[in-house]
Amino acid sequence: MAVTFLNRLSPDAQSRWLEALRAALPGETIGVEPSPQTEIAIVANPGRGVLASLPNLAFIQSAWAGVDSLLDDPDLPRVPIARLIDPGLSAQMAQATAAHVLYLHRQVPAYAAQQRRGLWRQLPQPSAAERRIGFLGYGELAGAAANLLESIGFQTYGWSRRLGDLDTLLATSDIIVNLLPLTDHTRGILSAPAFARMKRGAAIVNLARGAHVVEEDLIAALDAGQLSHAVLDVFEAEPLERKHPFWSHPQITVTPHVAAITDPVSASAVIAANIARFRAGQQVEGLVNRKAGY
Ligand SMILES: NC(=O)C1=CN([C@@H]2O[C@H](COP(=O)(O)OP(=O)(O)OC[C@H]3O[C@@H](n4cnc5c(N)ncnc54)[C@H](OP(=O)(O)O)[C@@H]3O)[C@@H](O)[C@H]2O)C=CC1
Ligand SMILES: O=C(O)C(=O)CO
Repeated sequence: MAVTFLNRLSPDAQSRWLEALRAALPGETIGVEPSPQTEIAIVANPGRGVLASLPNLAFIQSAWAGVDSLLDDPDLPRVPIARLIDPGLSAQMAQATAAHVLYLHRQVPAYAAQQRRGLWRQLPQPSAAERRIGFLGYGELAGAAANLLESIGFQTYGWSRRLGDLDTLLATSDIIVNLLPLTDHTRGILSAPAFARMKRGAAIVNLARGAHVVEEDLIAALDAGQLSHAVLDVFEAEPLERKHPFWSHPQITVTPHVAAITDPVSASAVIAANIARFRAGQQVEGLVNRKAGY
């Protein structure tokens, strides 16, 4: 019985993944074509319906942390699914979050606007300890990001299904970082009612999924001054279309879904350990709760 890496990556990216997976799983036969021999599927955008065509499929391991598009497949077989929990990915997300929070905290967008006008003006600078960073979602990635921000001196506040209070987070945070999974409960959470509950002049950093944000509501909140800035790494439709208003909005910073990019080498080590757990009949790490949607 085989392991199959089902993906729609470029040939180069697929080769890098196969090399890393084969090095991490020397005892397994790993191919890329769906086959009746496939018992374990490692998936990176497998394409709808492909998993349903595998009669002996017993376990799906996602190469991504977010499984929203995988769970969207109406024919997804009812086998255990694990999402990726990779310390390398968490470290990258912590760095990206710190970069964006420091960019906002140190008022780089305001100084960039001043530079465009040739304006030399020093703005009052609050200390990190005076800034509260609120995390929507407080899982693997947000936890790592919050630890790094606390080490710099920021106050942090997390909201998850198990802890924190959304109203408190919205009303008291200066910068709100979204690291929720995209589910039926979280889709559109960053919309007009949430923006209205935020502190006037708060900023948002969306590093999770584009569909968490209601795009027109965001533009309206920025234009009205309710929000000061939005850093957006993810979009409802990716790549972001050339004519999209986000590209040219002066209070929006766009990055092309790069906050944390799965590294095939570190991910393969994690995936190999999970496959060993599955083969030993043990609970896999990152088991997806389909009902909760993540
Ligand atoms: N931009 C990028 O490059 C990348 C983006 N991502 C995105 O980051 C997301 C988060 O990843 P990760 O940290 O690993 O995920 P986790 O599953 O570890 O964390 C998710 C967190 O969200 C909370 N949550 C889920 N549903 C709700 C809800 N309805 N209400 C309140 N809280 C909720 C969970 O609560 P609880 O703790 O109570 O379960 C948990 O704290 C991914 O789903 C993906 O979309 C991931 C990688 C790269
Ligand atoms: O792992 C994920 O969910 C990603 O978004 C990778 O970029």
